[in-house]
Amino acid sequence: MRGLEEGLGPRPTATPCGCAKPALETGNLLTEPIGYLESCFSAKNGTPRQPSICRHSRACLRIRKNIFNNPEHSLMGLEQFSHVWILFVFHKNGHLSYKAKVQPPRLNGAKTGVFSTRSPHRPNAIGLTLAKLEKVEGGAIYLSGIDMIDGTPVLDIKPYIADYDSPQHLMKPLGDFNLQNNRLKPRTMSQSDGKTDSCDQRQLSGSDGPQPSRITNEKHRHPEDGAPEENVPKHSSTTKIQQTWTENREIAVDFGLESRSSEGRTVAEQFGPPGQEKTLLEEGIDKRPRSMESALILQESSMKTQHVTPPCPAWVADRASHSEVPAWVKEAPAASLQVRFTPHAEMDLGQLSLGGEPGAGKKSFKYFQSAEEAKCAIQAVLSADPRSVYRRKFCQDRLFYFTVDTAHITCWFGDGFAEVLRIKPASEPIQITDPEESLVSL
Ligand SMILES: C[S@@+](CC[C@H](N)C(=O)[O-])C[C@H]1O[C@@H](n2cnc3c(N)ncnc32)[C@H](O)[C@@H]1O
Repeated sequence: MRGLEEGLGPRPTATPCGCAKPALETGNLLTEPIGYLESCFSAKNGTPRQPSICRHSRACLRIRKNIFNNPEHSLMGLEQFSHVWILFVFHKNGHLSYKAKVQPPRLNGAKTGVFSTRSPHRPNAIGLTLAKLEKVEGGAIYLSGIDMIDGTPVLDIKPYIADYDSPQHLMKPLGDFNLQNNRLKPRTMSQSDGKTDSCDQRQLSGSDGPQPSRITNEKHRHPEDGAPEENVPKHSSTTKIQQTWTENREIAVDFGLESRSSEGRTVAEQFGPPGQEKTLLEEGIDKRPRSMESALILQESSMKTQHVTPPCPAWVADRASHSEVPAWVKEAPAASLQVRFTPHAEMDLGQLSLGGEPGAGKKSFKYFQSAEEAKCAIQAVLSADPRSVYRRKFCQDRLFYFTVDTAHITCWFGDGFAEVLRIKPASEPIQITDPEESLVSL
């Protein structure tokens, strides 16, 4: 992507023997968008942070003719799938910048590694969205439940196949695994300070993180939209990834792990070779049959301390998808907001859906099918609190603007709620390109 920004194509890379490796071999891929998304969101401001937030958010993607002479051929059979993965470029990131740690909104200012988030600011500015496939028509697909803005360059479409794309085995923590000596450790105390480790400290970078404490059955949430961190602290705090060495290697193969190696060992082996499981069983630590999972916690810590499992769960099982996520993803402090509309806003919406003033003959919505749908979408966007952490903290008394479909919305945020004040045709107000410009003092 950097090559693209700088206008340099992928270059052959010299190998030790002096010969040039082709671009694909080195991972230098010159991408060409298969199409540019037409989306109901015209700017980043107010665009949902994840596709699941707003099911009425709609988009259309037309496959470009310079990719395939007959774009419709490339979409043949796709209509049989209900959902598709969309790979795209965060083309409105501004200049390409990324940091190792970011501050996702759900962490309210705390930091975590960029690869544990869905931040748009990453080394290769590539986004991944699971969207509902509404229909395929000729060389175009129609989507809903999207989180991409209008004009987004799309790199690829892949069908969503639950059997491949959703983990089938519930990952259960059995105990801590100390990578230094390959042994299970009892869940008691941190050897570094002799105190019981708390789950929040274990989870978050820095000590200013929130205090996740309970497991909820809330709708799945995402570590979304992390802004790059300001300062990179020298010591990274502990991050543990709970993974399981499941019944056999097939799963690792399914996930493409078997063939990748690191320092002579495949990733699958690093997760825990079967021999290791046997050792654990022999030690009587896990009495379960060999076919059941044993757990491995991968530790990342620049401090030479041993970390242990906290008394409260720092990961939570997502029962629907049989996977686990850190607690902060589900229980982060950003609560969902109540959304209300002033009578004036309700009236605006009614008028907009009719195409403006009676007799004005203006076009109403392009993507929404009714005023009710538009209202649902506005509610969904606002209840997830689309403000950045900075705005939430320091610009509470400001109006917030965003555009969805043909509606330009003006609202404000109070304690635990968002109120829609006005809804006007998007063509009327001044077009806001810089999100900061959308902040106006009340
Ligand atoms: C947090 S990202 C998540 C995107 C995707 N679901 C993922 O996980 O990679 C979604 C946010 O990216 C921003 N965004 C969407 N399309 C964009 C684009 N083309 N360029 C830059 N930012 C974009 C919007 O602010 C949106 O709220």
